[in-house]
Amino acid sequence: MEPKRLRIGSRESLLAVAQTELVIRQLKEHYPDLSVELVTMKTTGDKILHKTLDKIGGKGLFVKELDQALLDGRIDMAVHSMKDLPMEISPDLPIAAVPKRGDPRDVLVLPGKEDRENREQVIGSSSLRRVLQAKELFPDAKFQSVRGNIHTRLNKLDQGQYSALIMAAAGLKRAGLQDRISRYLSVEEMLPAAGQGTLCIQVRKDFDQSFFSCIHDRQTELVTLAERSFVRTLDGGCSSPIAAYGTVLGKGLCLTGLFYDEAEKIYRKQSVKGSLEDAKELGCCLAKQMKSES
Ligand SMILES: NCc1[nH]cc(CCC(=O)O)c1CC(=O)O
Repeated sequence: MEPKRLRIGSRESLLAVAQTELVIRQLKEHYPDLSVELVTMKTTGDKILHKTLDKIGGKGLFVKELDQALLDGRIDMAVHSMKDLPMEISPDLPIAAVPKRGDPRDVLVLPGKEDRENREQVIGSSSLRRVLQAKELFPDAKFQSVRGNIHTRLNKLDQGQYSALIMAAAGLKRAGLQDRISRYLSVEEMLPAAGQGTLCIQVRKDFDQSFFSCIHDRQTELVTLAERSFVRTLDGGCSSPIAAYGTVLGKGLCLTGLFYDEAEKIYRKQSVKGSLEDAKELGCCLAKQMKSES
């Protein structure tokens, strides 16, 4: 039976709400009579802003409060950035749908008013994955952590605390800030985080998931599965930089994985091709192969 009314949970940041509204618009195209209530909340990751994410530790910093709201029945579904979802997902809170992926790339954002003072280059990013790869692209730059939601980070940039930021293209575009993108970094230059640019819908296990088949994209689901199984197989904790990016070629899947070899102090990057239907095994095999060679 189709629900007539849905309570939809989201983080309260402007980006999260914009992403949730995108999903709501897609759902309403298929269910014009659907009525929705948006329920926003702060997550642990939104509350603790003075530490970098790897120092706060724990998994699912941006989803825990929404998980609880789902379990308590305060919301019927939650919209998340796939990138923020922990690798292990409770069978009680399955992913009901994965809409078609948006832009997976990272981008460089420069201050609104270019100041001409000849200062040293300080690039802001809290992601070791980004810093590690950006060091090769910008060998003379220094890197500094930056936390907070998109608008907070852009304010810090415009106030002169950084000479550039590295951010996700999808986030800027969905927040209506695509004008701020100064330069796209190709996926070859900067391998994205697993699931970057992809959203997902989480429900309680008693929810009829076929309700969401109208906004589900099977290819994105399989690519996500490959990327996340690569990360899960290698994962020694979220603080170590890992990246994975898959693309579909016909019935095939090309997956590139990257991880940081702590002992050698270098990162390793490798690609495999396989069948799209073997997405999960492909991610797992690539991870094992790279680990055994390191
Ligand atoms: N880490 C926070 C986060 N989680 C999802 C996005 C953007 C949207 C996406 O990548 O899917 C962002 C912002 C960013 O990394 O700049």
